[in-house]
Amino acid sequence: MQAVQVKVLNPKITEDKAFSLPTRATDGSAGIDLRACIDEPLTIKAGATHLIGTGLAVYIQDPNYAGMILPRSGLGHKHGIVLGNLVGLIDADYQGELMVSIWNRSNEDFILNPSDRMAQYIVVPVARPEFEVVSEFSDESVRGAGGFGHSGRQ
Ligand SMILES: O=c1ccn([C@H]2C[C@H](O)[C@@H](COP(=O)(O)OP(=O)(O)OP(=O)(O)O)O2)c(=O)[nH]1
Ligand SMILES: [Mg+2]
Repeated sequence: MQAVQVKVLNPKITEDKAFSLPTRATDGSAGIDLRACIDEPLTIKAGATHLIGTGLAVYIQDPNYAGMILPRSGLGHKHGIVLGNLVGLIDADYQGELMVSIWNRSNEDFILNPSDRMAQYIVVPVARPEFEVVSEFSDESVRGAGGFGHSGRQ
């Protein structure tokens, strides 16, 4: 896969040692952590959602890949800090600032500090098949139109 181009939009990221370009916490980490590019601590009130910039533009370019923004499990499980859009899908042709919709789904206020690692980003392959309109599918699958728990719970 070709390199993903990253543009630093906010010089704070390279000038302020509290910040750094996104990194993987360990060599085996799938995600790179996205830092909150804010100047002051932000109180995210219980139930509130804020769109937070990363100060970065990430250009994938190859349309066979896309980016995804996902919550960090510790923030999500322990503090109720998840994404207002639940999952962020980043198009390969997107060249704007990578933004993170932070939703405080808990019943307690949460303070987001400058450079906090607020979410994580992965790049995934995307199959882009043509879509062929048909009157009947080529075969009848076992599942058919079953969904939403049709196979039961146990
Ligand atoms: O968490 C997110 C989700 C999206 N985006 C940016 C990148 C993405 O490529 C673009 C469009 O996202 P999406 O397709 O989900 O938004 P939309 O509501 O469909 O807007 P559009 O009409 O611009 O596609 O917004 C982010 O920066 N962060
Ligand atoms: Mg869209």
